[in-house]
Amino acid sequence: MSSFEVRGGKQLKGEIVPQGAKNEALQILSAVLLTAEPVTIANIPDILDVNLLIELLDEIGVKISRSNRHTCTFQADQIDADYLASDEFRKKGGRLRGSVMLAGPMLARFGKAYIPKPGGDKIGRRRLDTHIIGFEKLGARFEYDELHSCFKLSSPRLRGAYMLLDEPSVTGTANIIMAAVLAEGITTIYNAACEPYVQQLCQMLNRMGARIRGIGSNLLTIEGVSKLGGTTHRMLPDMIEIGSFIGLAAMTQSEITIKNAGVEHLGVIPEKFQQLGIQFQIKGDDIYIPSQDVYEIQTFMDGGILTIYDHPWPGFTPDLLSIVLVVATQARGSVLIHQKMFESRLFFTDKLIDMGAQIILCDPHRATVIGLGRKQNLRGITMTSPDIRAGQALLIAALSAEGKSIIQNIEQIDRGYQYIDERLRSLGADIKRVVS
Ligand SMILES: CC(=O)N[C@H]1[C@@H](OP(=O)(O)OP(=O)(O)OC[C@H]2O[C@@H](n3ccc(=O)[nH]c3=O)[C@H](O)[C@@H]2O)O[C@H](CO)[C@@H](O)[C@@H]1O
Ligand SMILES: C=C(OP(=O)(O)O)C(=O)O
Repeated sequence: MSSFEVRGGKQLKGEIVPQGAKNEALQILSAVLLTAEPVTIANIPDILDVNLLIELLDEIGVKISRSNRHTCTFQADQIDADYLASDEFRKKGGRLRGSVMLAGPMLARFGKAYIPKPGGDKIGRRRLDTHIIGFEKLGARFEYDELHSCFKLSSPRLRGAYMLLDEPSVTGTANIIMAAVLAEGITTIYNAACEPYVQQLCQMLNRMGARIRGIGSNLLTIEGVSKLGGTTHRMLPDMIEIGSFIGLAAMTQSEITIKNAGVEHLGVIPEKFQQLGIQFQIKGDDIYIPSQDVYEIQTFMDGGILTIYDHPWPGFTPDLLSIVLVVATQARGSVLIHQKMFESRLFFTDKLIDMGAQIILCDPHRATVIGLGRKQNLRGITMTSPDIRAGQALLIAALSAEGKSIIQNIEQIDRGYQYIDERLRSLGADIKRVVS
């Protein structure tokens, strides 16, 4: 298990370019299975989860030519659909959440699919009901193989249907869309997730010949077609990385410019950091964050304590709440962080408390942060990264803290943040990767 050794308390300075979006990449890469023609994808993040999905595509038989670390052409013209029933797929696919999205395209094109117990962050219950019920509505049969903890799906021909999702699951919506584009007739998905990731997927599918309407809304209408063709696609900048860098700049009193941030796709993310009192300027498509000694958390209009909570898009993404929480520890003022979707994502606050932060963990979903307002620094400690975003939040805490911190289990951070140590060093951070 590798670790980061961080000597904190240094101001950082410079420019940073966000990577391509991890959660978009997992959808887009799955979609290459929908056509036998070449699909070229640019701005692919070079991170563990994405590389693992590319490996899986390779093992399913997709031809992959990589012109550089971030651009690949995929051609799914000779697929081994039975690979998904193998132990190897179950083992590898079970290491990342994104592998569930191979099911929609496989079902649509080859009439069968297998979903192993998915991996990804252990941040609470993460059920797959929305995916499975959606496939069933399209006419697929499913059985659960208890021995291998695996869903088996089959359907000789999918047929369009109306469905009202029980929740706007992000990967669930993507999976159903990918199945419906090749189904016979019209599919209507109400209460669909509408994250930029899903919008990007729909736009790419339409360029491949799909007929999807309502993109960006929670009501999608998909007219099935018999075949899709090749295309090119470029991934958006990763909005979770962008939020993480805004938080990093504020916590470490650093002057940082986030280049090419895809500002029009960030939804309420910039406003949430502004509510913490962080100042920044949008310059073209860049975000300039000046060095700030103090930032003061706003109150609600009636003077009440601010609450920041997650909500399906266009609400605030749950993936940035850990970052918001850590940034609040050095703000002036108080905030209630309410993580509604996941029940195990706030437990990392005990590490921040050990570092000297003032936090009351009210219950698994809510934490009150009483900002230190820089009256005292956090102290460096040894800690373990429990999940991808808490790991990044702890890294930000360590970079702002006095003394040395060791962050263990950094594979969690590497799942989603590309060359993060190298990129932070180029901003002046004192961070070392210790491989063991
Ligand atoms: C690979 C990928 O893209 N992962 C993202 C995706 O995961 P994923 O697609 O797995 O997450 P889902 O959208 O299915 O739901 C996440 C959790 O929130 C709950 N839920 C969801 C919607 C809702 O209205 N109410 C509710 O409580 C679900 O029951 C589930 O426990 O979306 C999550 C929610 O944005 C993000 O944290 C993950 O980073
Ligand atoms: C929870 C996340 O990822 P995954 O769904 O892949 O576990 C995340 O990206 O914050």
